[in-house]
Amino acid sequence: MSATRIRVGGADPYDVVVGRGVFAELPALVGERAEQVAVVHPEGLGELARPALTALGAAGCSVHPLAVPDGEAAKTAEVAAGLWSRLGQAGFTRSDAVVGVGGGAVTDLAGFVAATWLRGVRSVLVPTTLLGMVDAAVGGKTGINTAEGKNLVGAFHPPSGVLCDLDTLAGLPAADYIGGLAEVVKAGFIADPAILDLVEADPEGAARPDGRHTRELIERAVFVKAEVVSGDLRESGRREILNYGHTLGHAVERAEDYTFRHGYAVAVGMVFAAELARLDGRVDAALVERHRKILASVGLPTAYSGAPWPELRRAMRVDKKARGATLRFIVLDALAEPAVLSGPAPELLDAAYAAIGT
Ligand SMILES: NC(=O)c1ccc[n+]([C@@H]2O[C@H](COP(=O)([O-])OP(=O)(O)OC[C@H]3O[C@@H](n4cnc5c(N)ncnc54)[C@H](O)[C@@H]3O)[C@@H](O)[C@H]2O)c1
Ligand SMILES: O=C(O)C(=O)C[C@@H](O)[C@H](O)[C@H](O)COP(=O)(O)O
Ligand SMILES: [Zn+2]
Repeated sequence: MSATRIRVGGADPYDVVVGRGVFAELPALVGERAEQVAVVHPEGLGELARPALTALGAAGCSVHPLAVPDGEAAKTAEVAAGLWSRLGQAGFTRSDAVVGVGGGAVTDLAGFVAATWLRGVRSVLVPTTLLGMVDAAVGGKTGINTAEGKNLVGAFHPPSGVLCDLDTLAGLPAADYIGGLAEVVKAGFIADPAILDLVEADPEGAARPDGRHTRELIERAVFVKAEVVSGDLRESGRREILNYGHTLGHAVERAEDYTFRHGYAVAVGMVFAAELARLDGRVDAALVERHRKILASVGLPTAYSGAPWPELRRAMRVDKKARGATLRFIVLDALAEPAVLSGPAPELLDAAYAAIGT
């Protein structure tokens, strides 16, 4: 089957290319101007970067493989500073480019370094996790974490292209694949219920990269993200819906010192948000149960009782959707009808948290 190209609009439009064996498309996404290309990848997973290095080398680029720590350990100021030094030593100019190959953590970092080097050079992202393909690499949010919370330093810097080669998913650990499904399911609840139908029809297949509906699930989720960010790159309105499940989710990640996978935290956060919507009289219990059933059917958590609730409440204050002391949550008014719940009463938050306790 040939590659699918999903257009992301806005001031600087670009394509998300989805297919199998599509690495030959990489040099065109990077562009002819780039003489030097930094290929940022997780250390210990150099094999993941090999097809990118080969394709760029064959196109005549001078390629610099740059290994960074794996996972969330990549998203630090120290790692970003190390990459700035490497680009400086190699004499990277504004016509050069950064390619990020790896999971969402590495593409967030690579995008951030591209956004900040010389105030912005081209980046092309090559996500190799499900989560990276359907979410992290698309939309131009780049960033790193600080001690105070998740993604607190960053920039909106859309890539010049995104290459999703579905063959790379074969070696992804099952738990990481399943983490990515949380963002796929999120896209289903906020915008495209056909995603939920596909998961419900074959949850076992949905949890595997070789499932019957894998490609359709990925393309549908990318399409949701592309459509949303095309009209609101800087999250001044509609883009906030992509944060469904993330207010509590990010607090859980931070409280667990980033040892809790992002997708798993978002799954818990979506059940919390669904309970909030029910307690606020917006949705019925059946829709909340649909969240639990779908998430559990693919192996995602639907309950949480790790960190103390006061600590999570404190951590939620740094959420980027907050306005002053007012917390704002993305909730549903109905299936695929997201809305903002602003400043919910403390008792409502307590009750929603009690409802997701184990
Ligand atoms: N920028 C955005 O819009 C956005 C959206 C969603 C999530 N995110 C961020 O993405 C991150 C989570 O991304 P993730 O779930 O991809 O986790 P991750 O980047 O930590 O990767 C998960 C693990 O899979 C490994 N891996 C990656 N590809 C592999 C492959 N093909 N085969 C074998 N192993 C492979 C990684 O090295 C890592 O150990 C979080 O930091 C989250 O905040 C960003
Ligand atoms: O692209 C967006 O916008 C999202 O909110 C997508 C989220 O899945 C993603 O985790 C994002 O990084 C969260 O951003 P943040 O602004 O809440 O840090
Ligand atoms: Zn997310």
